[in-house]
Amino acid sequence: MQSNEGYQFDGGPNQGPGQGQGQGLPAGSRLNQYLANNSRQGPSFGPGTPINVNAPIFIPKHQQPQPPPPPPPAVNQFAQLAIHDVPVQMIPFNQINAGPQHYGPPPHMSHRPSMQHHHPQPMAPPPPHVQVPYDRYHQESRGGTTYFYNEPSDQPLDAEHYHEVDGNEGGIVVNTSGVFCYNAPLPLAHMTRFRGKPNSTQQTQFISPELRMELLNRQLAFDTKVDPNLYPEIPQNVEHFTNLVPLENTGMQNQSHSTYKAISCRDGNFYCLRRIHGNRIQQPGKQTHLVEQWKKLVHGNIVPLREVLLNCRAFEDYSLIFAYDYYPLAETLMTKHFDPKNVTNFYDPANNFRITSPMGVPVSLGPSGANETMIWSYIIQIAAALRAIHASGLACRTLDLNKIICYGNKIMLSFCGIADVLDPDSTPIQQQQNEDLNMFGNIIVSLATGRANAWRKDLYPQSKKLIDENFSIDLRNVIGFLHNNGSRKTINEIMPMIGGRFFTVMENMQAKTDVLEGELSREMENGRLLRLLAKMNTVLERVENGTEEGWSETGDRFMLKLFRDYVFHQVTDQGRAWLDMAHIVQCLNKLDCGTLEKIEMVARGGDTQIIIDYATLKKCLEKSYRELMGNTMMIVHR
Ligand SMILES: Nc1ncnc2c1ncn2[C@@H]1O[C@H](COP(=O)(O)OP(=O)(O)OP(=O)(O)O)[C@@H](O)[C@H]1O
Repeated sequence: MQSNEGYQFDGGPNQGPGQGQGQGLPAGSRLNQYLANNSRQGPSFGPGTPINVNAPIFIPKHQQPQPPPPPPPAVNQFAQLAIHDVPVQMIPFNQINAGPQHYGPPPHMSHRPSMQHHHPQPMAPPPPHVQVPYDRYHQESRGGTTYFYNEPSDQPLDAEHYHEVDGNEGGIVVNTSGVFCYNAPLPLAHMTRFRGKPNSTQQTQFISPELRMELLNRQLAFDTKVDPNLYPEIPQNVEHFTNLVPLENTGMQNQSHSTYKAISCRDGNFYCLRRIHGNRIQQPGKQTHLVEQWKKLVHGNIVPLREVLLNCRAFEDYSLIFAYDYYPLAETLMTKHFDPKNVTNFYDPANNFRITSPMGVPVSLGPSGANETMIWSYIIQIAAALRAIHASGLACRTLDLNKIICYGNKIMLSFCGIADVLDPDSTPIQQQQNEDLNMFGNIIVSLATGRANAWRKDLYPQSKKLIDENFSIDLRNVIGFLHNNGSRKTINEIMPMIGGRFFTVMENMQAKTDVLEGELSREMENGRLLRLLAKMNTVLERVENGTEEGWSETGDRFMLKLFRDYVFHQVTDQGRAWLDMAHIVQCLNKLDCGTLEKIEMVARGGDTQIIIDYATLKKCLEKSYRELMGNTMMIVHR
């Protein structure tokens, strides 16, 4: 082996008289006593303790006996994947009642992850050997080296410290006969494995299952494509938009409009295209003069308008096409509350393929409508959107249950600006804004009564009676104000009526932001470690690197190889694999940071022991990777 700066060679335990068991340990030290009476199971990271690294030896692929080919992957219909099948015990993400206190700093930001983050819940009888949690280790620093050890204890280990080692996480490949293809680890198996204990605030170090399901389903929604044979009427391209997928039933007789998901070749982003069939624009300047203003309007409760295509011939007519940002699996208020059977999002009868949002659980309203808290949350969000629109000198003009979409916890006004192009300058803006407020009142009446058309003149007295009986005076005042045509009114006037409820909604949103930030930082950490793992595996055990034979077995790579065993291939004194996710995460974190902490690594033959710090190991990795890159073509994916 080549000598390298920063490596210390340790002659091993029992180095001469007075030295105790470990290097430089005073005779009276607790660690020394422990090493002398070592009778515990499990690993030790200090000197003097034989680290029984007994990993299988790597044999280059070309020298290995060829294993039998793997069994063919499970091929299922997409529907069988049951991706929309949220287990009943899962709480929808929007109902997680977790304040920020449950989502503190991610566990592996500190280098001592607490046990609660990596113990899968026991699902089977405990395995014969148990692992001692870090918290039970004593820690002693000697000459800059931190040793962890545990003193034998008579206390039985809690059941929660048993590990269920289930190596078979499973995976699934789904190839439907039509157009949808999905290849990923089976989400439910993954979730079962890492789900925390029920009724506990414990978190795993992975993304929460509910959020994972939601994001996964959204990803699937992004990835859907249609089979051109099944939808011949859908063009392949509409100017720079391609991959059109209908978001509602198409192909009906006398349809005046339709909606599609599409991807833009210009920027690679997804868009929601609203097509107005057979609408030739005769006076472009006059009809589209408000489009630029709509494009500039940025608000969290308004779906942004990005582009308008005039007289588009892709559908073999003169279509008017509005491109909005696309929100996967968004559903309208109408679908969510009044037509829950119709929660299609994506459904392809040819393949029995269906994706729905697990968070967008349909809430069908009872005879007395939605509960008041939900209605106030909607009022606040719609009022916020209208406030921004009216302040820009515009009017929404299409405020109804079909044009408000729910996306996660928030609602957004969709398809804004279309009326201004179809019917420009029909009435003064003040009147249009007043009409917005009227329509806003209608929506509240529909939600409060549980009937989509309850605001109609003939049904209104009955609806009013129901609202008077079931809702607060504040809500009745808001409806009365919005429906009052006698006076000039502005959206700002409902602010005092909303009052303190505003803070409740704001606090809920803040709490959700905190949850998402917690998840994001966790994922960020995972991404960092993934890059590290990618580098390590690129460098390690290479058969060749240019002309340098034996490159992977010498110098820095040798150190990294020992480190790999130290991280991943620990075994107990009985030679059984010792699996501890926290140990792995902790070691990788320290490597990434390049800490000065030292570890002792032992070669597989047991003849070489090396004490090395993480900073040196990090340099080894960086240097080896750079060397490799110097000889390699790199393909960088975004
Ligand atoms: N920005 C968006 N991103 C993703 N999906 C959207 C967006 N805007 C609207 N949608 C979806 O497009 C579909 C519109 O179809 P839907 O038939 O419900 O509305 P509509 O055509 O306005 O109704 P109607 O035909 O009764 O007037 C809905 O499923 C809605 O969730």
